[in-house]
Amino acid sequence: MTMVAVVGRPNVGKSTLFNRICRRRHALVDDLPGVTRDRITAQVSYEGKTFTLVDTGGFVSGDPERIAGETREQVLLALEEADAILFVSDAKTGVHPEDVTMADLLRRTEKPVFYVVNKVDGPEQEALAAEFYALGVDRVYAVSAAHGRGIHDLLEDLTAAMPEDEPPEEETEADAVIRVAVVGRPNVGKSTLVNQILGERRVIVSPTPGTTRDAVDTLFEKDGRRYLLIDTAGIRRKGRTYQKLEKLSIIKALGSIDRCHVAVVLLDALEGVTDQDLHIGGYVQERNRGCVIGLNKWDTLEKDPKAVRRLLDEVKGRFRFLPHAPILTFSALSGKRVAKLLPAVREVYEQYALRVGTGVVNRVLAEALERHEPPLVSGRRLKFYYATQASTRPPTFVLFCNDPERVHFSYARFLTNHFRESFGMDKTPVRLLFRPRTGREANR
Ligand SMILES: Nc1nc2c(ncn2[C@@H]2O[C@H](COP(=O)(O)OP(=O)(O)OP(=O)(O)O)[C@@H](O)[C@H]2O)c(=O)[nH]1
Ligand SMILES: Nc1nc2c(ncn2[C@@H]2O[C@H](COP(=O)(O)OP(=O)(O)OP(=O)(O)O)[C@@H](O)[C@H]2O)c(=O)[nH]1
Repeated sequence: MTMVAVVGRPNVGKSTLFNRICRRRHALVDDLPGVTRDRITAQVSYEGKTFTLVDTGGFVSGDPERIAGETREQVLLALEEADAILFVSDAKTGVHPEDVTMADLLRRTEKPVFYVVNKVDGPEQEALAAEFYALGVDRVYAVSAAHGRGIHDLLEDLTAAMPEDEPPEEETEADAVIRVAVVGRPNVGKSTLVNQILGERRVIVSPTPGTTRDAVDTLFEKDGRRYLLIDTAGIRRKGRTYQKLEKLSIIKALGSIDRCHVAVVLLDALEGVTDQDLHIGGYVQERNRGCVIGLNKWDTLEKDPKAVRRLLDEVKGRFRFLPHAPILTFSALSGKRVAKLLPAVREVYEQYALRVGTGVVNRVLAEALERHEPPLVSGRRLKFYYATQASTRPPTFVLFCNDPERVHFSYARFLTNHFRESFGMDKTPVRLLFRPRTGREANR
């Protein structure tokens, strides 16, 4: 998935622009329940192109002493991780010395950079935007994030060079390998866990071809199953300064999540659930990846049953948008119960990659319809004709019906739950797509 980062000085309107661009998407995708309003990433679809937009608004602390350094870190990270960059400036303040510094940094990249001058709310401000050509750039996009001015042109050019959305990947022999990513905030224990998992095991470390970043994945075998631990170099590499900017660390997680089958979202038992953890979990959900929630540093809590209960309730409650994710507790440091992790990952993967024959799918659909008749919608009975599993990873079912637009959320949820239960898919995300009946299906 193409990743586009929005960067710029504080207060130029990055978050406003992010929200403006995402708004187009709301007709397509539901917002995630349980995730805080201030999202950091969003999937955006624009004329057949889908990309992930990353907001870096609010990343920089606002402490005048540190603004310059932190903004620089933000830009460097975006350059490292993103595929394209929206560099936002503020027409009202004019060209700021820091804009010049950042433009110098951005000029060194091969990646596409779009220079956006925000707060051009009307034609009177166009002249203000023109000043930004002084940065030595070919094209300046004058926009008003608050009012929507100029956004269309920007998106047009941004998506022009992007590849068309790919059809779902084919399953190949290589799929015998389970791709696992360990993700989480700084300091939750990712490195400790990865080292614990790999231990003395003989590992084959190979740079991954075709990735722009210096991704190193580790391939190993356990109980006759092969696993690929994604981005282990990133996990093991320590002391990067941007890790001090906790919010930025989420960007590191996105690429790994994109490349995995099952994401282990690691939490720190001592600190409980933070918004950052939810952002990471939200992205795993949005990308339809398998998920295991790992409550690490369990040793710090173990002797306090009340705290244990409270924490487990909190995790279940706040991660309720990932109801299928098993929750494991362990101590990466001592290794206690870490041995349960890979079997859990494997079980999630097996469900994630499960395929069900069309006969069975239709029998289960008929059963569901019988148990709970589809509701009348505006006097018309919703009718389902036929269903089939279109793909795996995650299991995706297509249901042909007379009026897909009118399948109510609660009925879709009932069907999803029924499918989950009937097919033994309680630990994987499952997708149901509703389609109008076409000639071919009608003949069956
Ligand atoms: N007039 C005008 N104001 C805008 C526009 N876009 C954003 N603003 C205002 O600019 C201020 C900063 O907007 P944000 O979106 O929070 O800026 P940001 O770059 O994310 O800021 P940080 O969180 O500090 O990084 C807010 O008061 C917005 O209402 C615009 O198009 N026109
Ligand atoms: N008590 C306790 N401490 C742990 C456990 N796992 C990790 N730690 C400690 O937590 C700190 C952070 O662990 P790391 O493995 O470096 O965390 P990380 O997530 O890789 O951190 P970043 O590299 O900053 O992203 C270290 O001091 C670890 O010793 C655990 O199970 N129990």
